Amino acid sequence: MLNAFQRVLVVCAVGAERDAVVRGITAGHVEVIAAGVGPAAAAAGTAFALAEGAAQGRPYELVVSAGIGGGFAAHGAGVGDTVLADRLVAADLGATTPDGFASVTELGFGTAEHVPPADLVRAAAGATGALTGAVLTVSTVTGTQERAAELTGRYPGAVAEAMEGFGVAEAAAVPGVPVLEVRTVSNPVGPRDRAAWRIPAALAALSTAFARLTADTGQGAESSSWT
Ligand SMILES: O=C(O)c1cccc(C(=O)CC[C@H]2O[C@@H](n3cnc4c(=O)[nH]cnc43)[C@H](O)[C@@H]2O)c1
Repeated sequence: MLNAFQRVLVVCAVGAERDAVVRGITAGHVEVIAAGVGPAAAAAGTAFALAEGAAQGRPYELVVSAGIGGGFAAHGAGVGDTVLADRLVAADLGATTPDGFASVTELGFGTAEHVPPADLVRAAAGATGALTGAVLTVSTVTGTQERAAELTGRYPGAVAEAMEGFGVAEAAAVPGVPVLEVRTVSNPVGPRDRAAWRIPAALAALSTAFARLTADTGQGAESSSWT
């Protein structure tokens, strides 16, 4: 389904994720960068790449935040699974109050989430077999059961957490470029157990997801209904 766009930017955090995406893609119009870990690095790298594309007179038409992530097992996202965001949510952008967490939206300072076009999410989920739901962007990886329970309590539809999606979406929103987020699950969200992260399996799943997203379905950019 990515073949429906003339030029696509995929933003990963680290080189291992970028290489896994590159191994999967079969189309020349999809470019992949590793912008660094966390929402600030992701936003800066995305903004720079989008500006470069526009300056070249070949603007990107779609941005995809991609990489490994933690899965909310209670919501069906197990290790090795692929998830696709129907909402990209900044889960720790706000304030703690005596009544609990208040997001920037509730505080009246902009937005704490971006919603990708529903038809794109459906098409990407159809191509990959991904589970869809909210993907949370956090600046601190969840490492306790209490924090995991707080997040699932606050975001009942959350399937995964990672550290970049919202930053990528913030940058893409400035020129109005649509965004997707694809994550493959390397670990469950919960008590910290770094030794249990299944990074090679998640990276292999990431390659598979991008092979499916860039497979030739006969729907080229000319016949796109999204562009
Ligand atoms: O050590 C390696 O070989 C390696 C290869 C690829 C990626 C990594 C990372 O550590 C990337 C950090 C990246 O992972 C995302 N992530 C993964 N699990 C979680 C999680 O449970 N909570 C939040 N973020 C997670 C995150 O987006 C980081 O950018 C290492």
